[in-house]
Amino acid sequence: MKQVDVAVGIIKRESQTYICKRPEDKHQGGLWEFPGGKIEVGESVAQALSRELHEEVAIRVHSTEEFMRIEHDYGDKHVCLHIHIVADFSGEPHGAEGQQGAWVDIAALNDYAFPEANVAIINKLLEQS
Ligand SMILES: Nc1nc2c([nH]c(=O)n2[C@@H]2O[C@H](COP(=O)(O)OP(=O)(O)OP(=O)(O)O)[C@@H](O)[C@H]2O)c(=O)[nH]1
Ligand SMILES: [Mg+2]
Repeated sequence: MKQVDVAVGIIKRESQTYICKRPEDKHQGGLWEFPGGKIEVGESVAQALSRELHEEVAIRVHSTEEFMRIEHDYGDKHVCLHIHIVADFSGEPHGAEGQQGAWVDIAALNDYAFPEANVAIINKLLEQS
């Protein structure tokens, strides 16, 4: 089975976070996500996150804070999500690959449909807010 390590960023400003909609043709397509992507060979989580957030939402990440790690088996794919909080960045996030994106209240995250692995992330964010 395919196994991937993924760097995921919770882009945070006050009580909000910036989320994107996954393209329909991708794994878990049509669902909302926290921006990020696969860690390439030789990259650290922080390096992969900076690269992915620049490609996907066009921000410059200055520093990040480890939040949690989640292993999840989707049946067709096993993912290990390395999730960091990104509160220190410059630029205004937008869907740089043409995808839909939005600043949403952390308290309202359960109103959006996310991949199954994200349940634990959202629960932890809600506990802390
Ligand atoms: N970015 C991101 N990926 C997630 C989240 N939750 C989750 O299960 N994933 C899974 O993590 C895997 C890799 O993420 P990705 O598709 O963003 O990878 P990528 O940007 O490198 O895409 P690419 O393969 O088109 O280059 C996907 O299988 C996706 O379903 C999430 O909140 N954000
Ligand atoms: Mg991605």
